[in-house]
Amino acid sequence: MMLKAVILIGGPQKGTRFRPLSLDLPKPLFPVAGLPMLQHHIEACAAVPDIREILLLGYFPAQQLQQFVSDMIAEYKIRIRYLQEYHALGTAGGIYHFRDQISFGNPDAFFVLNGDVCGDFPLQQMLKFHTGLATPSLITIMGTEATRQQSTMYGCIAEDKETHQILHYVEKPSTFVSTLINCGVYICSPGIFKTVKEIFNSRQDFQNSCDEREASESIQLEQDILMPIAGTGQAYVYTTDRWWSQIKTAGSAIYANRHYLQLYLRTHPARLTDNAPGKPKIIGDVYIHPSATVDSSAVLGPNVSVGKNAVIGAGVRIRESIVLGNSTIKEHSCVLYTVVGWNSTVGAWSRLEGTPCDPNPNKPFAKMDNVPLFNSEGKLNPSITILGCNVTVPAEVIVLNSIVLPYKDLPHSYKNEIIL
Ligand SMILES: Nc1nc2c(ncn2[C@@H]2O[C@H](COP(=O)(O)OP(=O)(O)O[C@H]3O[C@H](CO)[C@@H](O)[C@H](O)[C@@H]3O)[C@@H](O)[C@H]2O)c(=O)[nH]1
Repeated sequence: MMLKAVILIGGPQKGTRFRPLSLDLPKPLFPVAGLPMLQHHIEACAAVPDIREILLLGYFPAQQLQQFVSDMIAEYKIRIRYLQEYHALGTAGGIYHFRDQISFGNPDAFFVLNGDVCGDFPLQQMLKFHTGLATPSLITIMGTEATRQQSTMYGCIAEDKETHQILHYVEKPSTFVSTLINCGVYICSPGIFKTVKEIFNSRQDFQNSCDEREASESIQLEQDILMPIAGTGQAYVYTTDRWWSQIKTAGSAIYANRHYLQLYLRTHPARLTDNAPGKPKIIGDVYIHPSATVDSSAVLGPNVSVGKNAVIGAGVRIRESIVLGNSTIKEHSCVLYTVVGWNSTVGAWSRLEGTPCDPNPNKPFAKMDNVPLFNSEGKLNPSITILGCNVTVPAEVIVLNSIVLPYKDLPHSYKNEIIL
């Protein structure tokens, strides 16, 4: 069998809720558990033996992904290419536009993964399900359970419980449809190109202006393909109960970081730091880049990632946080539920603290809420604390639930503020 994978990575206008972390590099390259987010997708795809090529589809300028793509080819020894859309073509428009590249070599099927989801993807099991169906599936969706209330923020699927055929699909319905939601991971049979082509052609009749042309070329996999295909016997759902989440807000990076670190226990234990004499104290799952310097009296964990060339001083305490490359945390500072941006410095005896945005542990199948930055009264909602890149925090201050934009020297303590 020959398979390919397509990863939808969007473009610069996407990922705005991820600011200020997406100001310096494309959101899909933001490091989670020590690796660019997208590398986790590539790693999952590269582990499926029949996947021969991975195509990244997006509208970021090509040079922003060049280095990453060559690093990934070197690491996973698999063909990987970035195909740039000249403007946002929608979640299926790129698949149509680059159909020749995707179909080249006649793959039997291809995976499609949203670049902004994370999880312990059961790709091989899903493939087995897809290929083992009695009647062929044009598209198989990975689905998972959500709470009744949160389900409407996702694509909702009504299935035939026996055959797993999709009877009905509604994208982000205004009222409740089903607690089975779309994970943004699909397996498509090559026949899907014909369906997308029909949509594309039907749109071409209506264009007058350039804007209309752009709009007519944009095709959404969810509304334009899944909704009409549901109920025709050509779409199926494969349900998983493994860890899965979106990564929309900066706060979700901390949550994803924790889960990917946990996954390393099973998949890549060598990536996790062990306790050893004369080394910093490690609690739970912690990733430290080999080039980082951590003082032996520091205490890290659980759920901490420390990037390239970071320097962590004596007596520092870090928990549930991501410390990015080239940053310095000076002696006896404390960092909790925080992302420290590249090249930032935190002075001695300071405290950075944020509020976690974890799913409600008392509700089965609850997902993380993608809380907006401001509430209805215009006040900042509690969030993780984020330092953009090149921020300097002086000694002996507290930064609580605040978001600091890049290149800022903080003069004093802050609480619940966006510091511009
Ligand atoms: N290449 C490309 N990628 C795109 C484009 N538009 C969006 N994407 C990428 O496609 C993915 C889906 O993005 P959205 O369009 O923002 O959809 P969503 O709100 O995340 O909802 C989708 O995903 C949910 C699961 O996370 C689903 O539940 C839902 O049904 C839907 O498929 C993201 O990874 C995004 O970067 C585009 O024009 N071009």
